Amino acid sequence: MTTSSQPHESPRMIRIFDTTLRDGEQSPGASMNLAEKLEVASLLDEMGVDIIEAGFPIASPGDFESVKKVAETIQRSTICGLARCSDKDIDAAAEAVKPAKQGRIHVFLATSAIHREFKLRMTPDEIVQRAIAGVKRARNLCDDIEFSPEDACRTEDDFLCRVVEAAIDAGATTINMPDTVGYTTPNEIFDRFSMVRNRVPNIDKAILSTHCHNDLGMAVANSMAAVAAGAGQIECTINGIGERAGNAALEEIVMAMKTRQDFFNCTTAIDTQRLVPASRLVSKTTGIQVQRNKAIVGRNAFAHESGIHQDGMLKERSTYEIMSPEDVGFSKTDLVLGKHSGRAALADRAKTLGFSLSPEQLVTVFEQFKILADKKKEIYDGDIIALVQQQISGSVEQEWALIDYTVTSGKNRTPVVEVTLKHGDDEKTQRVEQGDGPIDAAFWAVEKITGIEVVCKDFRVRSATLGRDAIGEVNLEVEYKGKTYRGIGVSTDSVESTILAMLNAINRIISEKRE
Ligand SMILES: CC(=O)SCCNC(=O)CCNC(=O)[C@H](O)C(C)(C)COP(=O)(O)OP(=O)(O)OC[C@H]1O[C@@H](n2cnc3c(N)ncnc32)[C@H](O)[C@@H]1OP(=O)(O)O
Ligand SMILES: CC(C)C(=O)C(=O)O
Repeated sequence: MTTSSQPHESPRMIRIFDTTLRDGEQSPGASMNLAEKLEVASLLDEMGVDIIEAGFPIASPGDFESVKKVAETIQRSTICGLARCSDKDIDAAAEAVKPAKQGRIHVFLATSAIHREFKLRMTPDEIVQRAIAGVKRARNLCDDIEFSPEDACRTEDDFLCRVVEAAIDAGATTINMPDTVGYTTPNEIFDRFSMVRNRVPNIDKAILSTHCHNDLGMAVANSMAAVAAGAGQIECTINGIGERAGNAALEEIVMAMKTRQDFFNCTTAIDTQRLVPASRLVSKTTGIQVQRNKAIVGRNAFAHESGIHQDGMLKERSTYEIMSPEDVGFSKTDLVLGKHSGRAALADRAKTLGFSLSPEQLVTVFEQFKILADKKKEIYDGDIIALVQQQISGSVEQEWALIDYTVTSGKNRTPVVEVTLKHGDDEKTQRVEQGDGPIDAAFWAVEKITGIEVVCKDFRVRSATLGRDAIGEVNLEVEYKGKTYRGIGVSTDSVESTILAMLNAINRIISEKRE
């Protein structure tokens, strides 16, 4: 397989035929009402889609109405309606697209042996006659006719060429060769399109189109291979929704051509900054969620969590990004802080949040960050603020440090806390205390071990971020010999936050005494 054009030629314009409102709507549960279809159609029109397949008018009165309404409303894109090779389908499609500035009827008839024999129960000759009759009828009602030999990618070469030639002679202006069941491969579809281009004598009178399904996850790759073999139109849907495993995803197709223009030498009229808004609108409208790691529009498509990647990104974005998030409609790259992140990303986030950490502070905050990251899936800005604030306010000598603690508590039990602290470099002291609650017991244990008894003047716990695994930040004020001292502690466990806040205040008292 080679690319469709030589690099020195100017890029070939590929038509984008969006079938979100027709094949996309065939995804179970994805039905859209008239208002929703109009909203999606308007966005597709604004984003530069060349042809909008708005529905299958014979399918229901509602489908007819929505194709008609889209045809009346949309001014720029061509509006297309689908029809079987039957008079009533074609007449309904013609009627529905009539109000459009540019209308198209899309007539289809299956050509593969399996479909001919078992579904349509027609001979090859009957298929050819039916296709000719259908295209002719449609062409008498509309100038722009697309014909699809359904299941083209499983159709015998000779018969496919025969049907395509007959459909063009009958008046088809676009020939779409669908991979209806997502069975083909990139090399195979390239060969099939090349074969049809080489063998069908009147092929230059029609635009070749590709319509790939994603049953084997190759819909986009197959579409691009068809383009490389000369297809001038791609049929696709927003977020790749569609029958079964879906269709080729519009956003992936468009960005493949934009990002690898050097390879494909093709371009489209799509305003790529509307890709994310379109993805969100279709997801909201159909209720089909976009997977996080979905190419181009997924939440993780421009998110980096690994320290090595984040460091590379901060030094030079192109190390790990082949497209810019702004180009597809995201506001920015997301450097997600988590257990795989490194110091570079942490320092960068702290700076964005207004903290300039010294190298020593960064070492300590990073240590605590890694401990927290082992406990929490994702670290939010609120967590970073709490960790940094604890470090800044806790930058007193660590006379007493927490080694371990356990809490026993229950509805009808007196809470008991066992605390183990380290004094200086090696001395470890343990104490078991009871209290009115675990926090009270922790206060007692710390006071007894350190020998510093304080009066608690203010005690506040707040959640630094949202979510059940949010870290709790304890801020307290204690009085010791007539003076007030502050302490701060953060942890996902509020008893630990309390002990840390107590130790922070007590270490201040000791350091002031020493001075
Ligand atoms: C590959 C694709 O995505 S094709 C589009 C698929 N989309 C849909 O089917 C959604 C909308 N469909 C519908 O609402 C209904 O199927 C309708 C209204 C079109 C037809 O409903 P019914 O008349 O009850 O037929 P039903 O759906 O049971 O069967 C389809 C009939 O169309 C025939 N048929 C299928 N494709 C074609 C075709 N391209 N040209 C002519 N006839 C066809 C079948 O052979 C079958 O005919 P039979 O009833 O004589 O055996
Ligand atoms: C109607 C045709 C184009 C289709 O949807 C298919 O073959 O998948």
